[in-house]
Amino acid sequence: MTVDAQPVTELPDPADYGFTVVPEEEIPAELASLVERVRSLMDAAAHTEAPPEALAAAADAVAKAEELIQGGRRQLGAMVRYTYPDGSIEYGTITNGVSGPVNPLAPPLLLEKDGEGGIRGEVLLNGLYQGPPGLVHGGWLAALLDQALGTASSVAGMPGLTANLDVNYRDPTPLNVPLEISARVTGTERRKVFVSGEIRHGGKVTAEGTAIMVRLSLPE
Ligand SMILES: CCCCCCCC/C=C\CCCCCCCC(=O)SCCNC(=O)CCNC(=O)[C@H](O)C(C)(C)COP(=O)(O)OP(=O)(O)OC[C@H]1O[C@@H](n2cnc3c(N)ncnc32)[C@H](O)[C@@H]1OP(=O)(O)O
Repeated sequence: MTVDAQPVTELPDPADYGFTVVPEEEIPAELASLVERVRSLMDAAAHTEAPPEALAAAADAVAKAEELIQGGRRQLGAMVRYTYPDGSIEYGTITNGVSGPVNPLAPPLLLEKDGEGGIRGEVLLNGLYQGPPGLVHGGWLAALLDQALGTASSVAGMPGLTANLDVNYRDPTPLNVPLEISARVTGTERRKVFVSGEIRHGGKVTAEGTAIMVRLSLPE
């Protein structure tokens, strides 16, 4: 396999292309805690068997909470800038559906460099991500792999879009247990970046994926 997709030493700064960029460390603690609270609320709402009066009162309280945060809405497409411990920079959309730090739908997922050129992270998926009884929905596993594979390409200096994603489900993935995710670049060819990754539970691979990311070609 050739190595035409040259890594860049510094990622393009989305601010140079008109995107709002929020440094991760500048996300207000109050927003982080609101997002965490909403995650917990979603889990509670999805599983509650409380009586109707309690449900009606809760819906009112939520409507009031929503009113409190109306006014001032972040631009769609706003980005977040992560600074890794080694000082390198990574970008993502701040409301990314799989890993956006301010998106309550996104399970808390922190991907870090694995020291060998790839990335790794841990995630715990609760009943909100259920497919078969007690098991993680396969679509969410594919989404997590997509994100990890895209991030692996990006931390290797080759950010791009997923052109192709292949997922194999090897073993059922349980809810409510820590899952380990890892991914790395395996080769390049022109603008194509080949990546592979796994999701493990207790050391055993439950899902694995490969993808072709096509490097962004940005206007000069
Ligand atoms: C300004 C901002 C700066 C940003 C800085 C960094 C940002 C952070 C970035 C990243 C980190 C986070 C990571 C996110 C993770 C999540 C990722 C997603 O969910 S992505 C959403 C889902 N994917 C799409 O929506 C793509 C839709 N498809 C397309 O837009 C196009 O098809 C695209 C770009 C993939 C390719 O189009 P073409 O016109 O640019 O290029 P062509 O010439 O068609 O293909 C290039 C090569 O790729 C092959 N190719 C294309 N599609 C293929 C396919 N489906 N399967 C196999 N090969 C394919 C072609 O055969 C060609 O290969 P040959 O060089 O000729 O050998």
